Amino acid sequence: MAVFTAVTLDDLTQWMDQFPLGQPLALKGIASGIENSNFFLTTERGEYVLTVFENLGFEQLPFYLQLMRHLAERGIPVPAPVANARGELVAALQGKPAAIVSKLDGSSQMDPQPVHCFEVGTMLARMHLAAHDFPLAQPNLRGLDWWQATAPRVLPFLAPENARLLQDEIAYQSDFAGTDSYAGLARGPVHADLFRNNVMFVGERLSGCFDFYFAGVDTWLFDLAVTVNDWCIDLETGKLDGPRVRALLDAYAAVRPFTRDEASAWQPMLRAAALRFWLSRLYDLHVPRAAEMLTPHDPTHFERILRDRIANPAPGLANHE
Ligand SMILES: Nc1ncnc2c1ncn2[C@@H]1O[C@H](COP(=O)(O)OP(=O)(O)OP(=O)(O)O)[C@@H](O)[C@H]1O
Ligand SMILES: N[C@@H](CCO)C(=O)O
Repeated sequence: MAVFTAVTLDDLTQWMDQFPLGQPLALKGIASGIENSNFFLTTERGEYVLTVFENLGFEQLPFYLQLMRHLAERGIPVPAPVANARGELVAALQGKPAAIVSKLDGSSQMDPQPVHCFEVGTMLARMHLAAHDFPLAQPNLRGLDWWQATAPRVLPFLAPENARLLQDEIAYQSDFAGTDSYAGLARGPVHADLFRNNVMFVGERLSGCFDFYFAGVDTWLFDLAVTVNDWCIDLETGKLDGPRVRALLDAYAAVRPFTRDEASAWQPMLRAAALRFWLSRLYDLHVPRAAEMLTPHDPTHFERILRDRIANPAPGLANHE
C-alpha cells in the first residue's frame, strides 16, 4: 500500500477552502507508486489527484509543479496543478507538502506495441520543445554526481562481478560526460522517468503523462534513452525490440530531428540510462528509507539491460541534420 500519510475527507474540509474547487466529496487512496501518498479526489468542480509528498521538500517542489503548469499551458497532456488563493501550487497538509493536480483520463499500457511507442516518441519531443523556455532550473538530481556519490554506498552489498561492472560503468560515464560530443548535446528540463506506468492511454491515443518528480535539467538524449529502455524492450531479457525502437525514434525525429552529436552519443546514453535505474534500485534495496513500505523494484532488471547495452549495439539514430 503506497499511502504513507493517512488523510480523510474530514481532514480536507477546511484545508480545501484555499482552493477554488468547492467542497471535497470523495477521497480514495491510490495503491500504486512508491514515492508519495496519492489520492483520487472528487470535489464539487470535478476529479483531481491529491499528492502528499513524502520525500520532497517545499524547496524542490515548485520546479516540478511549475514545469507541469508550463507544459499544460502549452498543450502537453500533463496534470495541471491547481493554485490556492495565494497563487501557491504547494500547501502544507499534516505538516507535509501537498498539491492538487487535474486527473488524467485513461490507463497505463503495460504491453506497448509500436503504435503506442510512436505516440510516446511524438509526445516526448513535443514536451522537450515546450519545456525549452521554462525559466526555473534544477539539475537532474539522479545524474552523474548522484551516481558517483551513491555507488560507494551500495558497492559493499554487491558480488565482485557486479561491483566491477558498477565501478567500470561509472568510470566510463564520467569519461563520456567529459567529451566534446557530450558537451554538444541539447539540454533542457526533462521528465527523466517516462516509464510505461507514467503514461496514460485511451485506446491507442496517448492521453497524458505524469510523475514529474524526477524531472530536472539534463540532455534530451538522456530522457529519450530512459524512455526507450523501458518502452521498447522485452521485459524478460531487457533486449531492445527493433520495431518499437524504430517507431519511437522515428516519431521523435519527425518533431525534432536528431543532431550528429546525438547520433554519436546514443549508445553510451542508453548505457547511462540503464546505469541510472540499476543504481537507484540497488540503493532502494540496500539502503531503504525508514518510511519504505513497499518491496523495492528489482535491480537485476537494469543490470541485465546495462550488460545488454554494453554488449550489443542498439538501432542507431537516423534523420540527423
Ligand atoms: N494526474 C493523474 N491522473 C490520473 N491518475 C494519476 C495521476 N497522478 C497519479 N495517478 C495515479 O496514481 C498512481 C501513482 O502515481 P505516481 O506514479 O505519481 O506515484 P509515485 O508514488 O510518485 O510513484 P512512482 O514514483 O513509484 O512511479 C499512478 O499509477 C496513477 O494510476
Ligand atoms: N521508474 C523507476 C521508479 C521511480 O519512479 C524504476 O522503475 O526504478
